[in-house]
Amino acid sequence: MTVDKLTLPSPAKLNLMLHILGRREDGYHELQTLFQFLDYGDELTFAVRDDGVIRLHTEFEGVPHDSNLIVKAAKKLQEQSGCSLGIDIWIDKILPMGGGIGGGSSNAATTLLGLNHLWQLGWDLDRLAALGLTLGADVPVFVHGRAAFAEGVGEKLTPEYPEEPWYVVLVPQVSVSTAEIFSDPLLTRNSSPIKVRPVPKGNSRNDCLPVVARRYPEVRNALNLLGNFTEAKLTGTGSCVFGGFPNKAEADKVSALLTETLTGFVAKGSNVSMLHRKLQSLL
Ligand SMILES: C[C@](O)(CO)[C@H](O)COP(=O)(O)OP(=O)(O)OC[C@H]1O[C@@H](n2ccc(N)nc2=O)[C@H](O)[C@@H]1O
Ligand SMILES: Nc1ncnc2c1ncn2[C@@H]1O[C@H](COP(=O)(O)OP(=O)(O)OP(=O)(O)O)[C@@H](O)[C@H]1O
Repeated sequence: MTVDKLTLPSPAKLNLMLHILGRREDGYHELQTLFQFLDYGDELTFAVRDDGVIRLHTEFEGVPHDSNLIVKAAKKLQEQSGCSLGIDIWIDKILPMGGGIGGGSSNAATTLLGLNHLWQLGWDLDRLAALGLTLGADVPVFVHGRAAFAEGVGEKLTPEYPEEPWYVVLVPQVSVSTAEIFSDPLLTRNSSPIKVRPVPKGNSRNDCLPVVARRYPEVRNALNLLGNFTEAKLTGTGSCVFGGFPNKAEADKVSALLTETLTGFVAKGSNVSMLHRKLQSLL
């Protein structure tokens, strides 16, 4: 049966740890990071068109149509596959932009997987991830959809199986520019590489945290408040801050207290992304 319409989730990610090992000649940083997904995210709806046009119908404040990672992903896949079909796309956007939870990268990955399915291209995940990497360092992990230890700029992935707690995620109302944090002279860039797997306990720090906390009082405040209840961590280059709890009831209780003054949400950690669970159910 051919399908011409599809709605797919686009989950957030967390960086459970993030170490910066050095800077490459092209300016990008060599990292070691542990990615896990959240059962929380945007939802994209795709409808095939036969005239080759690619159109995103939902407007994004501050992001022109052709700069949107959804449109960029669709255009690249169309060009590289030589497909003559087009697509109409709508998104229900709930993930904050510039929050370090990978919304843009996740949207790009959902688009690649959705169009591969609808256009019946038959590309495998490695090929889609390689295309995705040209759109952003975090796209490959969303394409593969498995919690992973990542090296390089985030593209060398080894599956890992961290615990899957319930998280409270706080969303300070500031957008942090990833480029700005990576160019800060005070950033730690010489962490020793971890050579054993799974990542040994005691390595959960995020090397970006001191620089982000110094620049953004809102992030500092969120870390302090959540830190009263559990280990409070920064994801990516922020702004989001998160902490794990053994069950939903405890996470809900802490969230209710903190979201009186801050924005935030509760979501379950997951080692298989909800995008991949949905795609599996379609096969
Ligand atoms: C920090 C992480 O969020 C960890 O998951 C990601 O590595 C960031 O990935 P991203 O948002 O997709 O970032 P990109 O759009 O690829 O890069 C934004 C900018 O951040 C800097 N950048 C990013 C990733 C990296 N490993 N080294 C860098 O120096 C570069 O100046 C780059 O121009
Ligand atoms: N579909 C999209 N969704 C979100 N942002 C987009 C999208 N397309 C382009 N962008 C641009 O990308 C920037 C980064 O967005 P994103 O949501 O990926 O940030 P992030 O959560 O900090 O990501 P990361 O964790 O990968 O650093 C936005 O500020 C916006 O200008």
